[in-house]
Amino acid sequence: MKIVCAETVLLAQEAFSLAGKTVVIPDREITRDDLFDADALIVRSKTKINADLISGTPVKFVGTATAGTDHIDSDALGKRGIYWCAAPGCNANSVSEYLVAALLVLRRRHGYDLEGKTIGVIGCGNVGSRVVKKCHALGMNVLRNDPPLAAVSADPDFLPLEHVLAESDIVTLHIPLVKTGPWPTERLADYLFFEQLKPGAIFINAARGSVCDYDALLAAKAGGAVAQTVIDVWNPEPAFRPDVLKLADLASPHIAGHSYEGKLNGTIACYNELCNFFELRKSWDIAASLPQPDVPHIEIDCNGRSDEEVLYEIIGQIYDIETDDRLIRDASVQNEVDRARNFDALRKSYRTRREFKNTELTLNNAATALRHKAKALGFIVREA
Ligand SMILES: NC(=O)c1ccc[n+]([C@@H]2O[C@H](COP(=O)([O-])OP(=O)(O)OC[C@H]3O[C@@H](n4cnc5c(N)ncnc54)[C@H](O)[C@@H]3O)[C@@H](O)[C@H]2O)c1
Ligand SMILES: O=C(O)[C@H](O)[C@H](O)COP(=O)(O)O
Repeated sequence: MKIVCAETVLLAQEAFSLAGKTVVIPDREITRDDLFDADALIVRSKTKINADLISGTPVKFVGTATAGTDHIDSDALGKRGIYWCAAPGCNANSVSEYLVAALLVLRRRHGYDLEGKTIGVIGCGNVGSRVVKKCHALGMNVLRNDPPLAAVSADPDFLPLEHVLAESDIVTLHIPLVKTGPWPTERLADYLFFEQLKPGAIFINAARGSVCDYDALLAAKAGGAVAQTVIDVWNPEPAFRPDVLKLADLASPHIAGHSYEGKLNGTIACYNELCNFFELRKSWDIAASLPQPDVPHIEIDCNGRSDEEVLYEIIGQIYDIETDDRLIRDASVQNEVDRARNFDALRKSYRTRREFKNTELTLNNAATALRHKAKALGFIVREA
């Protein structure tokens, strides 16, 4: 069996060479010619899977090691009887940790408390539901909007979008890019969306660039309707817009889901599906692929400090989101081709970022509430 893998699939050789001959190719350079004798194709989001790429090839299985699937033309695969799978939820915890890190940095820069603020979560699936939990843990009021989920659940707490926008101090998007059907999300954040926002709100997009009309966001920022923004996803990518970068308080090159675990979970999901599909024995020793965390333990004196200040300091040591912000600003050169190349290069060379669960905390002089918060955010907390 031959498996073609995109270069950014984490541990592609370690996993897939156990199943067959594995050829690794840069994500944007995979062509139909590369697939002339391939049985399976494993990608992430940069490889567009469409009729041009797969027609006339013997590919029977396509896996994407990502949560988002908008780069896959499922009709084109379906018509050719090609099985495909994604990795739902693989990086949901990573994105929720990105969001917590971003909120704690904004809070510090602008001098407010997160506790008591209202956050509107648009899209409450794998990512959004984790964001809801972490924001509750931080003492925030959480308003949820998810019409597709509301339609099938008995939960009365899902609210209409306009209600959430009018009441929230912070609005964060965790929706897929959907172009058709009853609940399309393309340009969901348009001029009307920003008009409906509570004036001076904070806007966060770590979903997909195309769910936001960035011209509308620029206008909302200029008019004061939006006070602060966090932007991880761009339209277009990889040639991100420097004017949008300038307006962002925190920016990053589409890496919210790029914790080590987030990427590894994506590979694991594809590996398992591939083995099931081709009826192969699973022999990958995944535990052996996990590196030791850089920061296994943090001891901190909490005496006389607010919970949010302590959490800011802890999280800054594990995931310094301001480094991502600095790197994308350095990458924002005038020439569009170079800017796009820089964006891809930042993502490809992304540092190993481990999730909070790998760090044990010793919280000296901490109140019980802070211990609970730290646990709910995912840390291991050493007993007092
Ligand atoms: N920035 C990153 O690195 C990163 C990482 C992971 C996922 N993502 C993006 O975030 C999206 C969400 O990820 P997920 O894992 O939570 O997906 P998911 O499918 O688990 O959840 C998406 C939720 O959005 C809801 N939804 C759909 N249309 C909606 C609408 N019009 N209004 C409100 N809610 C709507 C769905 O009902 C679902 O509950 C992905 O599709 C992907 O595009 C980005
Ligand atoms: O949809 C997803 O899972 C994320 O957006 C993911 O982080 C995309 O990452 P990429 O495949 O571009 O590395």
